[in-house]
Amino acid sequence: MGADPAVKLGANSEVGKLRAVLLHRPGDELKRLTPRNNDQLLFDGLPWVERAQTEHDAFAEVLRSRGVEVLLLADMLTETLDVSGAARYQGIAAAVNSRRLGHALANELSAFLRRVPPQELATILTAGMTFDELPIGPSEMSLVRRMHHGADFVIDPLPNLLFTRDSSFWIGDRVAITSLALPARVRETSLTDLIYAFHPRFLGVRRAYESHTAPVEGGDVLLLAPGVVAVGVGERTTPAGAEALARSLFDDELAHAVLVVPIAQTRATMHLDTVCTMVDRDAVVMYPAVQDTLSAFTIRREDTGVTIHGPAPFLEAAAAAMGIGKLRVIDTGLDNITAEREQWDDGNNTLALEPGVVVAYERNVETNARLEASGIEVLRISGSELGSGRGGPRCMSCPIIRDRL
Ligand SMILES: NC(=O)NCCC[C@H](N)C(=O)O
Repeated sequence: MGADPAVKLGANSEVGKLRAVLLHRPGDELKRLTPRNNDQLLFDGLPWVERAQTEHDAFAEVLRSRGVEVLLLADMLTETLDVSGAARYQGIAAAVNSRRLGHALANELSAFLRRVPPQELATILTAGMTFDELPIGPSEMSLVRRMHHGADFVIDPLPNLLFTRDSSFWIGDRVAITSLALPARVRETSLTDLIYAFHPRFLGVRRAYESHTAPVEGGDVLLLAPGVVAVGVGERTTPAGAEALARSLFDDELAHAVLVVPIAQTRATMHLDTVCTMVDRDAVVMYPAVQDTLSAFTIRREDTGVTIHGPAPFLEAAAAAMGIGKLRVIDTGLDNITAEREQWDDGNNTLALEPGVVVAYERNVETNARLEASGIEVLRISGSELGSGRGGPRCMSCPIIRDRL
């Protein structure tokens, strides 16, 4: 894994030239989804896994073809577990729930997992394990084992690892391990934490938002400009999370202005990046239904202390904080029904590779056409299966290195 030491890890914008990114190729964890558990596991259907992998490979290839180094989470996790006994110990401890399993089975499972080779352990930590898959051992006669159905999970799968955006994000030269809101996703950060703590690629990297005091998810965090961050507050990130993040970014001098943006607490708008992403230094693509109603509180770090202003219209507050005359909205000009359909299919969830160049799902024909009419280059990928988890190119990527603006 040859890192160029001259290239600085981190990012200070949404659009600086992308050099390295963390993706997760969908794996066996998606094969755990059934019609009984998909709602709880935050998928709207059951993806055809092989096709999702093909679509994801094509996504990764588009990035590579534009000079982006693609790091895959499963490889990074395997390498981490290989080099560090402490990482193995911590990963296992986070996955084995003695409250659910009882001490005897939990101890037996932990002992088993400590003997499993790194790659297999990485698969178990991501795809989970069922009672049927437990090795033969003394617990076979235990009440816990006998009373569970063989298909019940001993370790829950993490199908939403696909959305690497949410479990960590970089700001300045630091990485923030987030604090995920919903039970189906909480354990994801135990894996990103391990990778950033123990993988040789990230030795010495400092952390942002270390307290993890309240829920903050990466899909809610937009780096509008150097020192200016927008944080969505809705179904996932809470007001307390936004406030704690703002204070922490100020203390670490990673930001001087944080815009806190209320968004509807619905599945369709679970994160700020489902309704708005940046496509150029001074331009966003935005769901038309919220264009005129989105507002923001602006928290500023001043010499005299922290001040809170607003709420004010989001676009005005953002332009003021960014120090530009106007934040352009690419006018998708869509009728309500098309706009709603394309928002649901992540039409507004683009990943910028550099100013004016984005990756987008091909199915959002109208939104993409309007982006191109406004001079944005759109690299289309297919997302028929990937999209069933409700996330687009931005959700499925965690930029690790962007050229600084
Ligand atoms: N940033 C994003 O909007 N990520 C998409 C997350 C989708 C996932 N199924 C979830 O509900 O958390």
